[in-house]
Amino acid sequence: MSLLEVKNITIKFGGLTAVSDFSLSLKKGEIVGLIGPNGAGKTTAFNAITGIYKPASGSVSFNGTDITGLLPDKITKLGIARTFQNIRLFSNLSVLENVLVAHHLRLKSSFAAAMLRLPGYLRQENAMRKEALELLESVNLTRFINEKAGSLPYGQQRRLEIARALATHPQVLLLDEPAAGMNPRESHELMEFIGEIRDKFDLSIFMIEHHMQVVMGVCERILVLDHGVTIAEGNPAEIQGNQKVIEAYLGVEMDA
Ligand SMILES: Nc1ncnc2c1ncn2[C@@H]1O[C@H](COP(=O)(O)OP(=O)(O)OP(=O)(O)O)[C@@H](O)[C@H]1O
Repeated sequence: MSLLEVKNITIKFGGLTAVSDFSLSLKKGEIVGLIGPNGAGKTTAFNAITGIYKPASGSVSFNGTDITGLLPDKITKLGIARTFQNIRLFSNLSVLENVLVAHHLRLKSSFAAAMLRLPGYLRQENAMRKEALELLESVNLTRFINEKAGSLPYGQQRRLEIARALATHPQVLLLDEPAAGMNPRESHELMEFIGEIRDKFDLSIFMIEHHMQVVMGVCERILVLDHGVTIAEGNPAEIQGNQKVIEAYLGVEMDA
């Protein structure tokens, strides 16, 4: 059974149909890629899955439950986490604090209990700190925990953003262009990292990526959007040899 099932969603902005009749079936443990030229509708599809936009038609279900149109924080709590195209870290907070912020999403204490620092709240806070430290260790960021997030090398900032998403305990992780701006060494490390976290955290991953080496290297299946329409779906070899895909990318640098 698929974990995340997107059925025929269409998203419109006024007269523009940004995504038309988009479907996806993501199974447990799969890594699926979403590619397409600039403006094809990839981020819009992500935004509909994560509750930022409500589709004009179609549905999104997760673990068999209809989640279409739920608010983003509700969707995150159910188990779908994401990263963004532009890194969204609190650059003046430390690496550890950035992860703790995400953990606080799951704190059950009231505001009053937090203000009064009641024992129940302190217990939860200590447990979260321990968990955050373990998470940072498992993604190899321990040596940076006290550094300001904004001072990390670019590749490590991306890794931290992913760690922060993992702190919400997702079953599905959506990555929006994780290799953007990375140098060749960083993108190679990212490829290994994505496979590692899938195994370590028992994840299913759906990722948008322009960097073809990364997409072809880590994704088992790839969907291709062009002008909001899915023009192809297949394994990396099938996508690379697909005539419609080659035409959609004509004049576009595929190996960004
Ligand atoms: N909030 C919005 N309001 C109006 N139009 C939008 C909005 N968001 C996206 N669009 C339009 O929808 C289309 C799809 O945009 P989207 O950002 O989803 O493409 P993309 O495939 O993610 O592109 P890129 O690879 O450049 O990030 C584009 O024509 C874009 O201008």
